Amino acid sequence: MSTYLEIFKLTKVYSTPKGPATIVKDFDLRIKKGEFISLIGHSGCGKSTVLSMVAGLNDITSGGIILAGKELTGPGPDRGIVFQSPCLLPWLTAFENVMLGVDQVFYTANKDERRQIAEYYLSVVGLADAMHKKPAQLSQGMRQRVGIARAFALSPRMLLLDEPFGMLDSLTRMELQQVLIELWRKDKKTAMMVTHDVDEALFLSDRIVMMTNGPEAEVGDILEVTFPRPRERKAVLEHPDYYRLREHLITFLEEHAHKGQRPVRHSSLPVIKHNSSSDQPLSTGPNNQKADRISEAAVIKN
Ligand SMILES: Nc1ncnc2c1ncn2[C@@H]1O[C@H](COP(=O)(O)OP(=O)(O)OP(=O)(O)O)[C@@H](O)[C@H]1O
Repeated sequence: MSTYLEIFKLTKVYSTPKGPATIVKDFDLRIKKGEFISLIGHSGCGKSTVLSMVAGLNDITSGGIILAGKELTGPGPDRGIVFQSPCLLPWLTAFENVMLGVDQVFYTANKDERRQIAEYYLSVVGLADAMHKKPAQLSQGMRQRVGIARAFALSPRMLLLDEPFGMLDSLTRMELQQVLIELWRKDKKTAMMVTHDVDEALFLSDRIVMMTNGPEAEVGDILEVTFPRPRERKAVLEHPDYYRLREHLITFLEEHAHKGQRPVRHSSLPVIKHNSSSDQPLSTGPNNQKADRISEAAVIKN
């Protein structure tokens, strides 16, 4: 299949009080139409920086991004974004929040058609009975469902997700991963997701892009995830390749935890087993204590 999104030599230099900081340098990636890609890497390496440049919300210093043959120069409705928090207008209902975008994108459709689009996606994410409630009347997980419905309802070419489940408890997180994977399967959207969660990346992705640590972060490695689709969590966890792939990711992350940082007390590293399907999700971010234990024991930050 041909390339749908091409990121070439993408570089971002931020101005800081200490001078220019090159956070991402020469980041190259090609994504096929309908592919689900996750970006994983240590906190602060530049994952959100890359995603926000693809979203058109962050200026590119050099390099470029081409989506469906067109160079991206700013934000647009061809990219649907799901953030960690969905940023809903509090005085509007879930339905009205989704309709805001639908009215703009499908302005040629009649009102009834537009209403049907919003209702369809809100129902698919499990909010059929709650779509006329305001954000304050919804749980955090329900609000995130609205955010997912809104992104899909706009029928974007590409879906960009920045730690979409990072604020949720693990049960809600798993439920919403399931909602996302089902919607993605139905709509076949090309997707790029930033995550700290190794298990989430393995469950959802076709490929996992591992970023090196910044400054000057780039693509360090890419893991193909070939579990059959449609995916069901239990089958994925029991797949004979699951722990080999998980180990590959963790080894990359552990190796990069040491790079540019001062290793200490290697002899006191905790022994962490990855061979049980009852393991909690392992993440590289602040939401997972196990990952924190790895990085705390392995490195001290300069
Ligand atoms: N506007 C900005 N100005 C200066 N530095 C910035 C700016 N935005 C981000 N940075 C820096 O760029 C680096 C990468 O940030 P970014 O948020 O992209 O990382 P990340 O990998 O997504 O982190 P996390 O996983 O913790 O969300 C960090 O050191 C951050 O402090």
